[in-house]
Amino acid sequence: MLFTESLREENNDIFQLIFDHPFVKGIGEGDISKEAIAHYIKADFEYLNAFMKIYGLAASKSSSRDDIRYFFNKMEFILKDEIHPHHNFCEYIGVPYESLQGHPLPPTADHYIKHMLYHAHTGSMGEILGALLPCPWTYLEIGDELMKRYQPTPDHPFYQWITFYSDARTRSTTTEMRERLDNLAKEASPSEKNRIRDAFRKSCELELAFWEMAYTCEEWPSGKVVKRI
Ligand SMILES: Cc1ncc(CN)c(N)n1
Repeated sequence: MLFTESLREENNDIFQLIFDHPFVKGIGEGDISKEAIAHYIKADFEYLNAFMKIYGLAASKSSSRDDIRYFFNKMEFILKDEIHPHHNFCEYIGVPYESLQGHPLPPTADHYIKHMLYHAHTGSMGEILGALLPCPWTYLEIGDELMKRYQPTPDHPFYQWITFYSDARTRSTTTEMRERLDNLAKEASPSEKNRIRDAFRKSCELELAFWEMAYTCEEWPSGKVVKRI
C-alpha cells in the first residue's frame, strides 16, 4: 500500500465527518446562510494567502528547479484559479469579494495556518507536504461526493464551486502532491513517517473544524463573553 493510501485509510473517519458536515451538505443542497458564507470567505481568503506563503517557504527548502517550479505553479493556481469558487459564493450572497478581504482570522483558521507554518519552519519536505495535502485532497473528495449525491446542473447556485473542486485540475493538484509525498516517504525514517502522519491527521481535523467555524460564525471568546452584573 502506498504511504498516502495508508494516510487516507487512517483518516477515513474525518473524511466522512466532513462529507456529512451541515455546511458541506448545504453546498450540495444549495442552502447555506449568507452569514456563514461570508464568514467562510473572510477566513478562506486569508487562509489561501497563508497557503501560498507556505508554498514559498517550501520552495526555499527545495533542492531542484523542478521542485521550485512545482511550488510556483501551485501558487499561480491559487492566485488565478481558486478565486472562482470564492466568486461563486460572493455572487450568491450579493456581497463584493473585496469587502470580505483583509479581515482578522477566527480562532480555528488562525490555528490551522499556524499548524502549517510550524511544519513549514521546523519540518522536512515530507512533513510540510503532509500538513498541506488535506487541503486539496478533502476538497477534491467533497467535490466528487457532492457531484455523486446531488448531481448538480448549471442552474444549481453552487454549480461552479462543486465543479471546480471535482475538476481535473484539482484532481491533478492532489495526485501530484501525493506522488511527491509517496516518493519522499520511501526514504523517510519511521519517526519521520510518524511526524508526517501527525501533521496530516491534524490538518484533516482542522479542515473539519474550518467548516464548523464557518457554519457557527466562530469568534474569539471575548467577542461572545456574557457580561456579568
Ligand atoms: C480551509 C481550506 N481548505 C482547502 C481549500 C481548498 N484548496 C480551501 N480553499 N480552504
